[in-house]
Amino acid sequence: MVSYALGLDYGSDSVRALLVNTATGEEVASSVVNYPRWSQGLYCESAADQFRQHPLDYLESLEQAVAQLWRQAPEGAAEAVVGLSFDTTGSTPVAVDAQGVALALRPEFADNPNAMFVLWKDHTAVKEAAEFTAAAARSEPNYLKYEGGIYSSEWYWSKALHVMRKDSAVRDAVYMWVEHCDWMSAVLTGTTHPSEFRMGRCAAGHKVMWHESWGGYPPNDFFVSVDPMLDGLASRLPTDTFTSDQAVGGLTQEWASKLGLPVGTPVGFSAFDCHMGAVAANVQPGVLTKVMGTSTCDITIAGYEALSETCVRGICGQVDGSVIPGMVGLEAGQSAFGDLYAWFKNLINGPAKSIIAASTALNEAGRAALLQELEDKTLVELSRAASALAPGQSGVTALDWVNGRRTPDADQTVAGAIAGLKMGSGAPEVFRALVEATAFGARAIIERFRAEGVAVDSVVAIGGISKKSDFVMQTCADVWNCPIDVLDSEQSCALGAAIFAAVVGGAHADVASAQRAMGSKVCKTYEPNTKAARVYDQLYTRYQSLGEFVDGGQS
Ligand SMILES: Nc1ncnc2c1ncn2[C@@H]1O[C@H](COP(=O)(O)OP(=O)(O)O)[C@@H](O)[C@H]1O
Ligand SMILES: O=C(CO)[C@H](O)[C@H](O)COP(=O)(O)O
Repeated sequence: MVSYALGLDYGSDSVRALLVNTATGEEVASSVVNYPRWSQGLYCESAADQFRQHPLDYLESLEQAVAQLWRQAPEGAAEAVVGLSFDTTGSTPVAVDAQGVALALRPEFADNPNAMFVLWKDHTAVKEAAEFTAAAARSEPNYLKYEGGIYSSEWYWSKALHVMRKDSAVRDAVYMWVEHCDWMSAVLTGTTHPSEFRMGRCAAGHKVMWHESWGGYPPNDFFVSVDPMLDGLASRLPTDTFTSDQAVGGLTQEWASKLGLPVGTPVGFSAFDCHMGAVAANVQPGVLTKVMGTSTCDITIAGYEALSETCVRGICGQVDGSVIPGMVGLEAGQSAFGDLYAWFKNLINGPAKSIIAASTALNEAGRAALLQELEDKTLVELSRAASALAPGQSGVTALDWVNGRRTPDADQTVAGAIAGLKMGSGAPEVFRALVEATAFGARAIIERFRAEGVAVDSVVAIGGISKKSDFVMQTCADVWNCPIDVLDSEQSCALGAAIFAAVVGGAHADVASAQRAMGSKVCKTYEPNTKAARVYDQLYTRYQSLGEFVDGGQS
């Protein structure tokens, strides 16, 4: 009898639902719903790096996405769903009260951004991150040794402390902080109450300083040494964590009826988007899986023996079972990838958009159509023009750090830069330099892995940009001097979640057999151009020099 697994992927802007045949991997239905409050820009202040998401955005869009799914799915599909699993962005934590209720769901906090999820790209907690890094460096053991040695403002404890320092009402009401991925599984299984709440391995290990060797989280003294405000918080978190091949529990009556699924449908422990995406991409030792979109998230895995005692410096951590149970998952990434292109698009289009919006030369429909064309076609046109230039022709060099640097060596205070501008440097020349900068930033990650003894022999790309831009992908192949396979699935992270859901629901005995049946195939390969690769070896040293100039030699 046919059975299905449901993968639910929470991205930065929207939730995607994907229904997958557990035997064949066929993606039988999918839907995407944007977060309504987030789409209106509510609760965010981009100039202050503040990005918050309301829990209702997640819950309402989930109901809508699943309802849309059933409109496309085969008759009776809902009854044939064996399990469901989530992946989400991260670190995206929220404050919950002693009853396990996310604070923004209480009327008195309904409009308070500090009571909402602090999205991964919120960089308000730079100061706090530095305090955790300093405290860990003073500790024995260094509690960041499995998280790259540097704590990031994108991560759980920095965000928790920052919000508690800023907002006494939240500080007084918070009982513990919960990652978005863990919250989703808990809500659907009715286990949000702290006495029942359980956490997945992925978020805990990569962002919350969980490690088996120190019995869970660092001791209370460590947190109090950073700020007495943290007293007792870590000890409220459950000590054990669970890999995503295990079930948190079954769907509650309430959520079964909201989602149109049978009561008790198994719900898996959740993980971050890129980790589940890597599973859909059949990640293996020596293969780096890159989710290339607004940002990048880079994932590989290693066996315990191969990694041995190595603690890879400056990455987002190495965690036993964060990707595949029984292997160590390693994570790195760039805080801005496509976002750098979007920044440039907005920069060059800004004045023209204001002029068009106020122009009387066109009627309202004409103005709207032209504005939409600018939005849709600018990156395509820039790519066309930039691809006609030869590597190194323009003399322009750029850095990709407009949103800070996630890895190697997290530092959200560093900034982007463009050097070598001349009167003849037009938009295509600058755009090409920006695309090269994102490829160079990615190369720095690959080189860090290799320098630390983690093999990167080939790259598999997933995410929007891997499908949207031949120009970006070819530039990356040339800069990295290695082939890049692009995965067929349009929804790799959701597919990864569905693979876990199939295991949790018993359709497959383990992740490896689910991957064999359901994993996505390669649809395209970009081969490096050796001549361009040689030029890029030289240009990469210019990128490094510019980086040293900007961040004082730490890169
Ligand atoms: N033609 C293009 N060339 C290069 N980048 C593009 C193009 N079109 C869109 N992008 C970039 O793709 C990014 C969105 O990627 P996507 O994977 O769809 O989203 P997300 O990362 O939110 O999942 C944006 O940052 C945008 O700048
Ligand atoms: O840091 C992460 C995982 O550790 C984020 O989840 C990820 O970068 C989200 O990015 P995007 O919106 O580009 O999918």
